[in-house]
Amino acid sequence: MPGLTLSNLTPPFPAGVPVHPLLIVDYELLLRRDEREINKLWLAATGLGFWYLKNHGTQQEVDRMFEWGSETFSLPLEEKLKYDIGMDGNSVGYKAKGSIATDALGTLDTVEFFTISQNDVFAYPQTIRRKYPEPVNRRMRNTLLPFAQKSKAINETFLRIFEERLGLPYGEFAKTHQEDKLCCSELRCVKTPPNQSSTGIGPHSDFGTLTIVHNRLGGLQVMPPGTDEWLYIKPLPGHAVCNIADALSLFSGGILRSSVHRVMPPPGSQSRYERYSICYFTRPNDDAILRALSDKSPLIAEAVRRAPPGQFEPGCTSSEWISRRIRNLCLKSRQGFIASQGTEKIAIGKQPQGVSPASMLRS
Ligand SMILES: O=C(O)CCC(=O)C(=O)O
Ligand SMILES: [Fe+2]
Repeated sequence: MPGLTLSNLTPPFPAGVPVHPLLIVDYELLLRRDEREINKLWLAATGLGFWYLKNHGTQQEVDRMFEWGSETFSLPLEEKLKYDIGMDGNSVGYKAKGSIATDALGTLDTVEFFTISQNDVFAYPQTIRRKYPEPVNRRMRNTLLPFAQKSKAINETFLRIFEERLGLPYGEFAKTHQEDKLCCSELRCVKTPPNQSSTGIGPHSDFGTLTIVHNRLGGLQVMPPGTDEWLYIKPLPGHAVCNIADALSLFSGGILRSSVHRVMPPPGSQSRYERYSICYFTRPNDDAILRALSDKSPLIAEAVRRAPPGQFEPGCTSSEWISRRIRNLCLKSRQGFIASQGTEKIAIGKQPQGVSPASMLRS
C-alpha cells in the first residue's frame, strides 16, 4: 500500500466518527495584530489548548518534510537502528515500533519516529547532538532548515502574544528559548503502518512549550477537559494543528492548557493506508528551570495561589524533566508509563471544564 505523502492522494476522512471542532486561527491576521484573531487564539490556548492554524505560509516546506519522512523510513531497518534513540532519555534519532508503552498495562506502541534536533539543523554541517543517515543530511539545508525556521517563527509569534496576555515583561519567553543554546526543540516524522488495530501513541501531553502538527490522515485524538471521551481532530487541508505543551502550561501557572491527546489508527477506509505526520516541537533551553512565572505576572501569581501547592513546580530543568519522561516511557512497563506522565498525570479524564471550542465558534 503506498504511503500518503501527496495531499491529492488522501482518502476522505469518514463521516460519523466523533470529531472535536477546533477554532481556526489565521496566522496572517495574527501577524497584523488583529485583535479579534488574538482573542480567538487566547480562547483556544486557555480552553482546549489546541487550534487549527491557517495561512501559516509553510505548505511547501511541509510537503517537502513529508517526502523527507517517507524517504527516511524507507531505509532498511538495520540502517535505521544505527540511529536508535536508546534507553537513556534521549529522543533524537530513530524510535522503532514497539519500544514504548501506550498504557498502564504496558501495551506497546505501533509507530516509528524519526526525530531531528533543531540544534543540529541550525548548526549543520556541524554536529551538536548526533549524526543522521543520508536522507536527513541531503535534505538538511533545503527541507529541514526552512521548515524549522518558519515553524520556529510561528511559535515565537504565539509566545509574544501569550506573554502580553499573561502580563509578562516583553521578551520573557525569549530568555528561555534562545536559538544559540542547547534545547530539546525537535522536528519529527511519525509513521503508522496500515491496518493497525491498537494505539499508535498512548495518551500524553507534550513535554515542551508549543507543538505544530501537520496531518493528512486522521488518527490524532484529544480528550476534552472535563470528559473521559476521545474525539478525533479531523485533518483540514492546508491547516496545521497547534497545541500548548506542558512547559508553557507550567510557566503560565496552568492558564495555558496542555491537553491530553493520543494517536490511534486512522478511521474508516483511511486505516488501509500508511499514516505520516510531521511535528515541530518548541521546547525551552535545556537549562531553563520549569516553574510558574508568578514573580513576573500578577495573573500567573493568582492562578498559582488558587492551585494545589507545588502543582507548577517540578523542581528541575527542562532537559532533566524531558529525559526523565522519555526514559520512563522506554521502560515499556506499567510503572514506566505512569511515571512518564507530566502535567496530564493529574489531568486524564479529570480536567476542569474549560471553555468549549464549539460554543466559542458560535459566539
Ligand atoms: O501524529 C500526530 O498526529 C501527533 C503526534 C504526537 O502527538 C506526538 O508526537 O507528540
Ligand atoms: Fe503529542
